[in-house]
Amino acid sequence: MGDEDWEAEIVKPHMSSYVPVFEKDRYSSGANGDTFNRTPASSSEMDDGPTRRDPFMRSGFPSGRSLGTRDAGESNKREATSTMGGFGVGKGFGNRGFSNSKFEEGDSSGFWRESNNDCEDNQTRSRGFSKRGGNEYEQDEGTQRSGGLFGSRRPALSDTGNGDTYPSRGGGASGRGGYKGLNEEVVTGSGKNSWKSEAEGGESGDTQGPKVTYIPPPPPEDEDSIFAHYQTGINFDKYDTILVEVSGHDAPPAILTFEEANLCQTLNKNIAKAGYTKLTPVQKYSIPIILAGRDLMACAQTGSGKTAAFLLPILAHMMQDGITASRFKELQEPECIIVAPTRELINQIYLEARKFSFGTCVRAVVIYGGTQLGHSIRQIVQGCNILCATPGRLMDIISKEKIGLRQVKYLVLDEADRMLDMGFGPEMKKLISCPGMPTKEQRQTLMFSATFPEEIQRLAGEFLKSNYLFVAVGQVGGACRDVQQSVLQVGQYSKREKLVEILRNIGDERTMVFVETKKKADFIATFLCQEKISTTSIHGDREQREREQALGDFRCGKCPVLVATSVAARGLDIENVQHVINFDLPSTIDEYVHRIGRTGRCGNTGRAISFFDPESDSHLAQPLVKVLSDAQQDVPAWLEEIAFSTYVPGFSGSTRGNVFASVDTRKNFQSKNTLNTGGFSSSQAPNPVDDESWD
Ligand SMILES: Nc1ncnc2c1ncn2[C@@H]1O[C@H](COP(=O)(O)OP(=O)(O)OP(=O)(O)O)[C@@H](O)[C@H]1O
Repeated sequence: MGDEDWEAEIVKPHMSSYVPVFEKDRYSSGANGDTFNRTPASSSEMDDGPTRRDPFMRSGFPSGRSLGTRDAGESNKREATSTMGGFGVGKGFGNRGFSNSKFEEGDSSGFWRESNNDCEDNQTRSRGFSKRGGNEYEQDEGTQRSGGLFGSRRPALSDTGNGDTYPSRGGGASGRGGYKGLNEEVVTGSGKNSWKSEAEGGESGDTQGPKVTYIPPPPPEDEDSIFAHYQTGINFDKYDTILVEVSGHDAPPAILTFEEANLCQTLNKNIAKAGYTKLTPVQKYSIPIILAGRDLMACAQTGSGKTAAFLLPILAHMMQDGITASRFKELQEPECIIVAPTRELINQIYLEARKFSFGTCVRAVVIYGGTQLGHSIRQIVQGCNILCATPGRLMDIISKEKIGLRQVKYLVLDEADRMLDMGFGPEMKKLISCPGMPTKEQRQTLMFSATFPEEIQRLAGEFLKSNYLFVAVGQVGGACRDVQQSVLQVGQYSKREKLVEILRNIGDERTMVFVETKKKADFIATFLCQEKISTTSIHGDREQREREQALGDFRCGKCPVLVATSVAARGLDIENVQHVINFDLPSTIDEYVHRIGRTGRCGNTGRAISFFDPESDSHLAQPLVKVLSDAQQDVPAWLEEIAFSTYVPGFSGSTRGNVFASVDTRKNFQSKNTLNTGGFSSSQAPNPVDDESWD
């Protein structure tokens, strides 16, 4: 379960059966601008909380208190988003089986199929659930409004009219549950609420809904800031011992040094200024592959330099091709499009692109939801060679004809498994089917992630040329070994106490605390503030300004604790995050791998502590044991016991077989070209039955 939604917990078969009860009025947010950095005013406010049946809320939630500074206009929106009375229905959940959802150019089956159960109205139609616990991402963008209609393996959650509905954030007049991307605007004037996307005019002067007015501050322009970086850690050199396998035909040999890449002088200077002296394994293999013009699917552990692995060769090509300097034009035609699932991540990628293209005529631009559309357009029209975008905003901009696709030579999907799953898959499919977009034969398509489930690889094949190469660095889908993992058995009712105990021991070291829902993120952050632990939070219900502020406060150490939902699980590269705490475990092991990968980056060490509640997490026991043992971590005896006593359909329980889906799925069908010995053997080919059990 990725999101946010308490009702999802109710239907999750392996979750405890308690049903938290929220009272609608108690959740309407005030606009008083309280921030996490102050202790909530009085205990009487805390008493005004939800009922006692919610273990997390027993001490009360500061009702009516907003958790970040915002103005009155924003509070209206928040008010709408917070009136979550009742539980249970109204959302279209994703069908987790992909076998029938194959992408085919021009084929409208699969992702596009609508399920009667799941899309009875506009609101339910506006979303599709990720099967990988990443619903936060979907919320991050308005991507679901136009697709993502899937049948569900779960009990039907769409509105059944039984009154047990989940009012959407706009307080859907129909009482139906809905789901709204943040750049979909709530239209309330007509008596019938509906979601309004930016593409549909929500931001472009339509007076019906509140406008998104946020303009992110420009990043610092001085060279020192552009090239600011943190040090590689003591284990950076250990990367050399990681086994790498490349599969596919005629792979170019790996390079061992930056010099071998033969990059132009400016790029080399930028690499040096960024503090890079040595290639990471994924860079050694990916750079020559991309330079050779090949399509690539690369899977390498978190924090091991995948961003530079695609940016550097793309920039090198652009420089070689003698790209013409970008200039003002109403319609820009970028040579490269990079997409990523969250706003913060795409912004980070943009900053990397800006760093490496420093001093060249290549202009990178970033656009993402939750910001003023006009601002995005203004950035683009000034010139755009590399467009970094979240999917919803990208499609909006394309529909506004500010971006033409004819010149696209490079299409990069970062966190590609996330970009292709049910949350974003439809949008990506749309993107490659857009008029003008070069076919896969004419463009170079690159996909990167730390996890790559088999069914997603199959979909990815539709985006890539058939002779694409697959690079697997280390135990694919495995956790970074520089993260010391521990799992504690903690029941729901003891989690808060345990969290405070751990955080007090940790002191001021930067810590990310992951929880499962947005509400809980707010609650836990407020609770920690009450405990005088300086905390901020990031999740999909916060305004973009608040999200960026939170991240900024966390980065600079003002708030050493960041409570986050899955929206922060992937890609974020924050210096000095020494601890990750899974207050709630995610629903999938892939998500776990990404979350704990926020620490232990680039050869630095980190710690991850996970609270395992046997009531709700037993489905994760087996894959967790596998991840822990593969990363040579201690596996608690109690966890092993649960793992082997828990029946998970299709999961063999063996730690020898490959439970990671992320080997090249073509392996059984074609010869492989292993550039480094000790890679995966064919006996480790994925077992599709096993894979199913991962969700
Ligand atoms: N060759 C290198 N030398 C030194 N630092 C590097 C090198 N390559 C990357 N880095 C740094 O390592 C950090 C992690 O890189 P990056 O964010 O690209 O990892 P990633 O593999 O994409 O992680 P994730 O899977 O979490 O998205 C960044 O701060 C980046 O600047």
